[in-house]
Amino acid sequence: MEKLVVQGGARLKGEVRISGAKNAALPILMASILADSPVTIHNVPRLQDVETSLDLLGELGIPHARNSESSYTIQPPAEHGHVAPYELVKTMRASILVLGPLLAKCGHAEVSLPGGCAIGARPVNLHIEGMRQMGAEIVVENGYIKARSHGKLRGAHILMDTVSVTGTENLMMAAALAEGETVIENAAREPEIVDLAKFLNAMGADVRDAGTDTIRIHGVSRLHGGEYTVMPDRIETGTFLVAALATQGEIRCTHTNPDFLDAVLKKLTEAGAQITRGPDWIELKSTGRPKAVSLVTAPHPAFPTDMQAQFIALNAIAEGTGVVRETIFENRFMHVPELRRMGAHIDLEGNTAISTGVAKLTGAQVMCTDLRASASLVIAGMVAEGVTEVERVYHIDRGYESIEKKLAKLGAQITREKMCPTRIKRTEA
Ligand SMILES: CC(=O)N[C@H]1[C@@H](OP(=O)(O)OP(=O)(O)OC[C@H]2O[C@@H](n3ccc(=O)[nH]c3=O)[C@H](O)[C@@H]2O)O[C@H](CO)[C@@H](O)[C@@H]1O
Ligand SMILES: C=C(OP(=O)(O)O)C(=O)O
Repeated sequence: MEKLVVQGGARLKGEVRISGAKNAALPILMASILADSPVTIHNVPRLQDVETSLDLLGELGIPHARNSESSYTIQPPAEHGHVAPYELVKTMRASILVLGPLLAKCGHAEVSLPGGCAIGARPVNLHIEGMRQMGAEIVVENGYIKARSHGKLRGAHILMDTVSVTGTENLMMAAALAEGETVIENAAREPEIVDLAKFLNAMGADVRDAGTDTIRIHGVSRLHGGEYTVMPDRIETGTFLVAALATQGEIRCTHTNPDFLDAVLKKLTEAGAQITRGPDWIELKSTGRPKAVSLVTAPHPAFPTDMQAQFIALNAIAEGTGVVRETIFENRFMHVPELRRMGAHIDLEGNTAISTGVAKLTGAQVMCTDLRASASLVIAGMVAEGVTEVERVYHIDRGYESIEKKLAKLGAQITREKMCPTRIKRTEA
């Protein structure tokens, strides 16, 4: 077990290179299963979730090789396994993304149900219902989704009850090799959906209107291999920008895309940041103590739930009161009790967090509960007086590439340390 040890007080300054997007790389790695010749994917971030995805491909009997720091070649054979076991799925919810490709390619798939997690129940009923509409027979038994199609999947008109990112992605991948046209209505519009569509099209698929709420997919008979570069991580970008504003610093994020971050940049500006942007970079300059902001999370293009925790950390030390309403996940405020331990004044009322900024936080031992909660604790640690020890950092390693190295390069005082096994003192009765 490792922890991040943060000495507060440093202002972030300098340039940081943004990695490829986790939430685009994962579906793209899974979609490579559909190809009938090798696929090379560039700008893949070095993350635990990517390792888990590669392990899952390996478990399925799909060979892959690392070409360089961020480039991989996947070589999908004509025949391979179709079971995604609990041991791998339980460590990464995005494993559910193998369901669509396996079913479309092999005609059957068994994928462990991912189950609930810290931020909410996160059911996958929409994935299952959509595939049933495409002709799949699906049963859920012994904790597994067991899906089978008799012949090819059939195109269908699918209206999704709720906007679901991985649900839309799974159905897009299943539809890519189906017979006829699939229309997904009330589809997610996240940039990662567009990136997956571009990748599928680069392999010969016919996916249209990704990025709108109605996606049309004309099934094709085969997908070939090719090369693709994953889009930049908009959530990593946003996290660094919030960290810079919270520490009253000045940074430039490179290799990113400001167009993906409109809602976040708007809130940063409202919080007092001076933002300048170019085609693939964003600069943020602080103008003093940040001002608290109010926001509501909602599907893209509205404010992303994956940036909510970082803004709660910002509001904790900002001037004034900020009201944050979380509408996507029912339990995504696990960072709040930890931030309170550092002196933050945050009231929780149902799905709303009301923060009144304090002049200073104080360092404490805190515990990560999920990926973005971890990022918020690191940000809080950087502005707190004294030392903060952030435990259970395996959560942060799922989604941030070398976070402590990138922050240290910007001037943060942060190190990764091994945790000592807890010593239990025995007292004689
Ligand atoms: C790997 C990946 O891309 N993860 C992202 C993806 O997660 P993920 O795709 O799991 O999140 P969804 O968009 O599916 O979830 C949105 C809401 O829909 C509900 N729902 C979803 C599917 C379903 O079958 N039934 C159902 O009720 C969920 O419980 C949640 O309340 O989108 C989330 C919302 O932007 C992000 O926070 C995650 O970072
Ligand atoms: C919730 C997230 O990821 P996942 O869907 O992989 O759990 C996230 O990236 O913030």
